[in-house]
Amino acid sequence: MLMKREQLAVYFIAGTPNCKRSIEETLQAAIDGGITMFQFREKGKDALAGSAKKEQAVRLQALCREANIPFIVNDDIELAVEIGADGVHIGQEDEAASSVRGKINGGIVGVSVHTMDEAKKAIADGADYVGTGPIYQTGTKTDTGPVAGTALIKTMRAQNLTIPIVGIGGITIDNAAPVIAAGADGVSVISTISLADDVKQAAVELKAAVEGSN
Ligand SMILES: Cc1ncsc1CCOP(=O)(O)O
Ligand SMILES: C=C1C=NC(C)=NC1=N
Ligand SMILES: [Mg+2]
Repeated sequence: MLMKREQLAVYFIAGTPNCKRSIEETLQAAIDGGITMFQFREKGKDALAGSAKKEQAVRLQALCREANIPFIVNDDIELAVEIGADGVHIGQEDEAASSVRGKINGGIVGVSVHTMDEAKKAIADGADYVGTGPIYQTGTKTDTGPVAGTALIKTMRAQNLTIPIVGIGGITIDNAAPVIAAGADGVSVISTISLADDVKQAAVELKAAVEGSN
């Protein structure tokens, strides 16, 4: 699936452990609120595995297909290929983007980067976008590097690297604008949407914050 940078604008990420209600209800409400891309990131305590994880992925993929937004699988390249996901997101510890590209015939490849070197390697490997952070303090992922702020985003743009960038980590409706102002094409969130009392409204407001700052 060819990716346009605008699709990164409001990039919701979730797995079953991140959701207060059913992940299907949460994703559908987020879609109704205008998210532009979804990543299934099934990690942590009580995360699904095996056939349960695959069946969950297929149900969420159907909701994204209905809404015509990309369905991305985190880490699990085999699952992504098996179900024909629209792409994968990989970290530095996962397989290199160059070899992943060959496996997902035309799918989107996103890579987590924390340094300019990692960013340049991801670009050389043909990544479609990079995710960088944690921009702010986050409690959702416990093994992140130190809070990075928007420095790397700014440096990448200062060096005229034009690859689509999404910021991630502790992003809320109130602090999303600086991430876009720094040069990111969008924001990626878990808890601001997944833990909201009104999931749809949270997505609506996050989208407004991102679009208002463009
Ligand atoms: C997956 C990931 N990578 C860096 S921070 C993070 C967690 C983001 O979760 P939240 O949006 O709730 O801070
Ligand atoms: C760690 C990550 C960084 N960025 C994105 C978009 N997804 C991730 N899972
Ligand atoms: Mg990973």
